[in-house]
Amino acid sequence: MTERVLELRDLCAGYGETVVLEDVSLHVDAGEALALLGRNGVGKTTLLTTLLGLNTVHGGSVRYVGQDIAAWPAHVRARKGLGLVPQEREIFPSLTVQENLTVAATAGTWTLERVYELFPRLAQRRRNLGYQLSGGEQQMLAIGRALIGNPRVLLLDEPFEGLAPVIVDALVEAFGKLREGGALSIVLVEQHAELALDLTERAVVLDRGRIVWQGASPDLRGDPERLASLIGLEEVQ
Ligand SMILES: Nc1ncnc2c1ncn2[C@@H]1O[C@H](COP(=O)(O)OP(=O)(O)OP(=O)(O)O)[C@@H](O)[C@H]1O
Repeated sequence: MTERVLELRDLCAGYGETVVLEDVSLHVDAGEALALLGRNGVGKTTLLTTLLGLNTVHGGSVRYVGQDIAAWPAHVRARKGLGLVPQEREIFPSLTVQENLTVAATAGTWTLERVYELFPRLAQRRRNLGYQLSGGEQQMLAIGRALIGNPRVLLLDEPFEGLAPVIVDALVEAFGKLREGGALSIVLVEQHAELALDLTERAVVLDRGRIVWQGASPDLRGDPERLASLIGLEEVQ
């Protein structure tokens, strides 16, 4: 039977008294990739940071590998396998590529060598400081840093944003390799809806903090009108 890695039931959450997410129910299975779509400001990042324990939960539950994690602080969630690649990348500018990776390393199948194998560009730039990297290299480093923490679930917040097409292609290739083992689950927040749908099995669309569509990614990919009405024409690539 497929293992349910994440399960959200009727989750209401936000910032202090401000409620952003309302009655969000979704799940992610082992090895599955889920696209989290929606217009700007609908609560996608808030959903990821709520999974990491950084926001106020007003109701509902989050289960991770079968356990209710409400009482788990953020560092425990990270240690237990919830790995975020933040939208701002947040790499250490004054540390080298290699230092950025080693500070995040934990025992597991993801090692420095494996990260360098996934992103040969990082191996070439291992002695460069964080601030010396291009946007694409920074994104590779942000992903590598999350992977070397050996996550069970990788939460990617708009990883392709602002990158040149050639870099997007390299990241898409890496995304495919990440999925080969079948062990890692992925939640992909992305403005490029069609690309996200191509890379995932299932999708959830949020609007003003609520789920307005949920189903198989190919179904939404094959229905441009529905996609446009859910996400907005300007975001459809
Ligand atoms: N730290 C915060 N304190 C209060 N409100 C916040 C905070 N961060 C975000 N919000 C609000 O929460 C709502 C959802 O924002 P969120 O960043 O989750 O949306 P998003 O779908 O990820 O958008 P984007 O695509 O622009 O990143 C917005 O109304 C935003 O203004």
